[in-house]
Formats: sequence, C-alpha cells, structure tokens
Amino acid sequence: MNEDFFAEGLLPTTAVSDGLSGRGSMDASIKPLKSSDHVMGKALTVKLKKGQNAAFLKALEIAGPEHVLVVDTEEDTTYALAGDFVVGMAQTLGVRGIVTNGVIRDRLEIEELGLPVFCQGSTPNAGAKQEAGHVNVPISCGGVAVQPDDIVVADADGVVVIPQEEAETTIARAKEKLEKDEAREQKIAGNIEEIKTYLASF
Ligand SMILES: O=C([O-])CC(=O)C(=O)O
Repeated sequence: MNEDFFAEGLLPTTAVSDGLSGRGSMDASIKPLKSSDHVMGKALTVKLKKGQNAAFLKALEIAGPEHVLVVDTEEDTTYALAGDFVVGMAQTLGVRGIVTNGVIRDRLEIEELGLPVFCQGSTPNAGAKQEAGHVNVPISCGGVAVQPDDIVVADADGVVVIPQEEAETTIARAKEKLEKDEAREQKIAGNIEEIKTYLASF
C-alpha cells in the first residue's frame, strides 16, 4: 500500500465515511476527550480481559509512530485501560492516538498531554494487571471489526476504520469528495439564486 497519504495531512472523518459509503464508523458513544483531537494512523489492536490492562502495556512494547492503539475492553467501562502515566508513555513512544470502547482515568492530565484519545468516558478505577490479553489480533470496537494495520481516522465527529485493502481507493474517494464539497460551497456562498437552484434540484 502506498503510505504517502500519512504525509499529506489529516482527512476529516466525514469525507472518509462518504468514501466508504457510510461503512466503518464506530458507535457515537466513542468520543474525543477534546473536540480538537484529530488523528489518522495504522491500527495496533489490543484485546483486554475485562477489568485488566496488561495487554495495553504489552502493545506499547511494539508501538511505533505510525500507530493508533485501538483497544477492545469487551465494553468494560468500570476500570480504566490507562491513566496519564500510561498515556504519557504512549505519547513519548510516538504513538499517534488511542481509540477504545473503554474508559480512561486522569482525564484532565491526559487532556493536558494532548495525545488524541477517543473513549466512552472516564472512571477513577485503575485496571488490574494480572491477566494478559492479546495484541495485534482482530477485535471489535464501537460495533466495527478492526484488523491490525487497518487505517483509523478520528476527529470531533467520531471514529472511522478503513479496511487496509480498501485504503488507497477510500482515501482517493475521500479527497475527491472534499474537493467537490469545497467547490459546492464556493458556488453557493452568499448567492441566493444558486441556493434556490440547488434546493429546487431535490
Ligand atoms: O497504571 C495504570 O494502570 C493507570 C494509571 O494510573 C496511569 O496510567 O496513570
């Protein structure tokens, strides 16, 4: 796969969703900690045992600057998969961001760190570290199947997953859609006649 798209800047999730005809968007309960959070990268998948976060630490051992950690907690929202200490380590290792169907703790401190984190919320409870989970296995997160190395795009509108084998075509489609939207906006901007023509076309 051509990976130049990482260098070309971030795509909005809306354009990516349009490029996938609405497939691949996670449930709306998975939200950014800060609405300015925006990230795009390759999925490093993690499957935790309920209430446990040891596999997240295992994933950090192989995490690199191309990665977004995508963490399936089996929908557990009672125990944090990470706090500011663990998220700080991920950030120092160059990870692009974290997406999870679970929750974090130390919310304010993580917001200050600035690493984009998309989750269901926060809890005071730390995860336990007795039981290992799995790293780089197929997972389900927010109702979407995620394979290792799928492309993850996340921003204020939510999280979209592009299957790796569809990455090039989807990104090309998303870019085309962005250009079309911009042209449409320019045509309509401040022009009541154009707005009327557009509305009459439905
Ligand atoms: O160590 C943990 O599991 C969570 C935590 O408190 C941190 O990352 O700061």
